Amino acid sequence: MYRMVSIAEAQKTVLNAIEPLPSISLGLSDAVGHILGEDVIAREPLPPFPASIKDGYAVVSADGPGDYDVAFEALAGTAAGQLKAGSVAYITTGAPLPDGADAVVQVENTEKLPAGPDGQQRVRIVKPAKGPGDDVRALGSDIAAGEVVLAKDSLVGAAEIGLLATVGAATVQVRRKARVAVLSTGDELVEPDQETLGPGQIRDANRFMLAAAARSAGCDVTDLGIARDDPAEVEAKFGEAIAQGVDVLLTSGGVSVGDRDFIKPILERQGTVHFGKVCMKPGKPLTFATLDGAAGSSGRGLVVFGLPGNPVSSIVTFNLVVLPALRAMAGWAEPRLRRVHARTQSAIKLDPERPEYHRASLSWHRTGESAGELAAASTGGQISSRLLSMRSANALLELPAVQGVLPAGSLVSALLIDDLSAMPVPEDIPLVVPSW
Ligand SMILES: Nc1nc2c(c(=O)[nH]1)N[C@H]1C(S)=C(S)[C@@H](COP(=O)(O)OP(=O)(O)OC[C@H]3O[C@@H](n4cnc5c(N)ncnc54)[C@H](O)[C@@H]3O)O[C@H]1N2
Ligand code: MOO
Repeated sequence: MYRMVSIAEAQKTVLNAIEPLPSISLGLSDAVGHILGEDVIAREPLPPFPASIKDGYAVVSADGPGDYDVAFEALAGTAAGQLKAGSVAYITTGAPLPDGADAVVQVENTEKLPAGPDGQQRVRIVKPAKGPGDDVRALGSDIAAGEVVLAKDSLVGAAEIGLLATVGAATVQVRRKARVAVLSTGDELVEPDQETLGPGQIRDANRFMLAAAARSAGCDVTDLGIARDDPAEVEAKFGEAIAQGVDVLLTSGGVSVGDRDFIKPILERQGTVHFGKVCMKPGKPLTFATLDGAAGSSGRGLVVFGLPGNPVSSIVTFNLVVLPALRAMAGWAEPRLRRVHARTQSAIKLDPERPEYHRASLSWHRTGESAGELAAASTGGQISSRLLSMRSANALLELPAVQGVLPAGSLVSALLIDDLSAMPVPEDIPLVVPSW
């Protein structure tokens, strides 16, 4: 009954159907992982005063080498004093340069002299300042007043939090992230803490996996538990999701063509099913619907992804379709997975009918003196029930629907599903010391 759409069409349909969520005001510590809803502008210059780069002596650079009285101490966190030519001031890193001084001589370039009879501290400037500005951070040299330190639509990470704090943006406008509910469906499912499995039972993996994946994308997750293969129970769970005002509902299981697969018919009754079959392996029965009448707290209706029950199918479709949707809702300008190229380490049998997303572990591989390239190690058997094929996978190889075997050593495109900073280290990559 459903037309089989391509993965590209499925992704486009989803991204066309959703809108970025509105901006909210968050305390700066909570903004990490969010997209900024406004430009953040520095009100003052940084440093807000000419500041010493070194521990040493503030000097009038024209005075040059020689023995000097230490007139006073200029410490970080105090107001700038007034220095007269012919004397110096002891200064600490970050302290305001005294008025009248124009440079700093680091302590290593000086010699402490015995104090005078009146207790006056004295110092010998052995190696003088090269000129005005030496070892001084000029006012506004790190950040100018009025400078845009963070642009609207940029992603906030730890360094950006530091910048927000620096410019005194204690609260900031950011895009809200989707609130997600997860629901597993199936009579066979029991909770993970069930020690002994009864006849026909398996433990629910998808709900926990999908909740973790949504949380990793920074979403708040509501756990709707397990619904039996009973339309009334499934509908009641949908009602719960709507009542809780979530933006996105992720179901798993019950989207295939069996007469106990209730998800699609319920979605048809309650809203619009945009597609119910995608030409991809795994994940063919992936279903996408919007329930327009079901206004959540955002008043935007509910977006529903009916993910296939096979665990690998559910997590692969999450990565390929749901994650870009969550990112787009969170305001990402380019929400799709990042593509790289990698060379296969072993021969891979292709599926003649559906493009396959072969789970692989990418690592860096060098050949001889060359710069090297990403190598893709298959995670083994790819049947969509075998969740071990996702273990330690950091990429999905995009394999074409062709009859035959792809030989080892083929260059393929791969979509990143994990952070390459944690990729395996199969060989020691030496430090490169550039020479020219
Ligand atoms: N006649 C056909 N049958 C099937 C087709 C088809 O085209 N024609 N497609 C197959 C494909 S491809 C997939 S993928 C599955 C998807 O089926 P459902 O989404 O309806 O999922 P279920 O039948 O409920 O379950 C499939 C499989 O996964 C296990 N499962 C389900 N939920 C969980 C969970 N939360 N945690 C762990 N494991 C789960 C379930 O026990 C089944 O083994 O349909 C094929 N059939
Ligand atoms: O879509 Mo299914 O995931 O091929 O087993």
